[in-house]
Amino acid sequence: MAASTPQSPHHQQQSSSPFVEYIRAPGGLDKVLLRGGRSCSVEIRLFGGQVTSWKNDHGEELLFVSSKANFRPPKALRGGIPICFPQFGSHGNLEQHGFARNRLWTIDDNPPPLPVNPAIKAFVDIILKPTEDDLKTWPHSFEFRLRIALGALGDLSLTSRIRNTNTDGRPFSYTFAYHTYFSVSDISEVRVEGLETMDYLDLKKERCTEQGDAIVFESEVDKVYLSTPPKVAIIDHEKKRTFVVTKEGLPDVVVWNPWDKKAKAMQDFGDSEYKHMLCVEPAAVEKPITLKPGEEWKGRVALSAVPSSYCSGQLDPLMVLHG
Ligand SMILES: O=P(O)(O)OC[C@H]1O[C@H](O)[C@H](O)[C@@H](O)[C@@H]1O
Repeated sequence: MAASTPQSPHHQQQSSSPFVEYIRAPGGLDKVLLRGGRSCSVEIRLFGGQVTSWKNDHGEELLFVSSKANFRPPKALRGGIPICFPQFGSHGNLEQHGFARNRLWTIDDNPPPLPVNPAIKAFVDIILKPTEDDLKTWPHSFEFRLRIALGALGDLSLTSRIRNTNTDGRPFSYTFAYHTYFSVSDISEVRVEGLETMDYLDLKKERCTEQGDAIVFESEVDKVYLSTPPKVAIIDHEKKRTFVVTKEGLPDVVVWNPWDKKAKAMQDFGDSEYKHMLCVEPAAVEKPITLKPGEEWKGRVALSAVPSSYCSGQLDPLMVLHG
C-alpha cells in the first residue's frame, strides 16, 4: 500500500486504508496511527522511525514510555521501540546506538514488495537515507526501509530492509537492535524464558554463560545473549500476560533493566520506573552484518501479547515457546 503524505500542519489525513491515519504535528513530530480490530492500535513517530505505542483489544498500552520522556527532537524518546543502527550501544565509534533513532524518517511511497501476509490489518512503510552530516561520520550510502504492521489479532511486526547503495564499490558493516521497551506490572514478578543456558556478553563485553533457569530480575541486568533461538517469552505473572517475541535475521537478544541506581542517573527516566519496564531487544551485535553494494539485509520481529496459561508457577514454557 503506497502511502500519501499529509498536506498541512495539524492536518489529519486518512490514507487509502481506513486503518491507517497520518497525523501531522509541528516540530518534526508527525505520526502514523495503525488501527486494528476493537481498540488495537500502533503509533509510529516519523522522528526516529520509532513505535511509541502498541495497544491491545482493550486499549491497554503494551509498551513502556517514560513519564519523563523528552518528546522534542533531537533526542530519542525513552520508550517504545527505538531503532539502533548502524551501531548498537557502544560497539563501535559512533554515538551510542547509532543515529537512526535521532533522524527524521519519511513515508516510503513506493517500497519494493514484501510477501503478502493476509493476517496483516494495517501497515505503513517508512524510509531513512543518510544526510550529508551522517555521511561525514559514517561514509556509506544506504536505504533503510522499515515496514510496521498491525495484525488482525493485535500482533505487531517490524520488518527492516537495509540496502547498501554505495557507488564506490565499498561494503559496509553495522550492528542493529529493535530496542523494545515492554511494559510490565512489576519487574520482580517477571521472568524471561528462551535464553536459559545461552552465552552472553556482560557489561564489560566479556563472554559468560547463563544458568539453566529462566531469567528473573533482582538487580540491574544488561546482557547481550548470543546466537539465541527464534522465540523468547516474557512472562508477567501479575498481569497473567506473556509477550512472545519472534525474530528472524537477528541472532542476538539484549536484555536490559537499569534498576534503581542507573534509573536515578537518567534524566529522562523516573526514579521508580525501572519496576514497570523491561527491554528485550532482538539484535545483531556480536557479529556485525556486512553488505556489499547492491546487497540487502532483512531483519524482522513479531510481537504478540497473550494471556499466560500461568497458574502458581505452572507455566509450561514449551507451550509458550513452541505451542
Ligand atoms: O540510554 P540509551 O542510550 O537509550 O541506552 C539504554 C540502554 O540500551 C541498551 O539496552 C544497552 O544495553 C544499555 O547499556 C543502555 O543503557
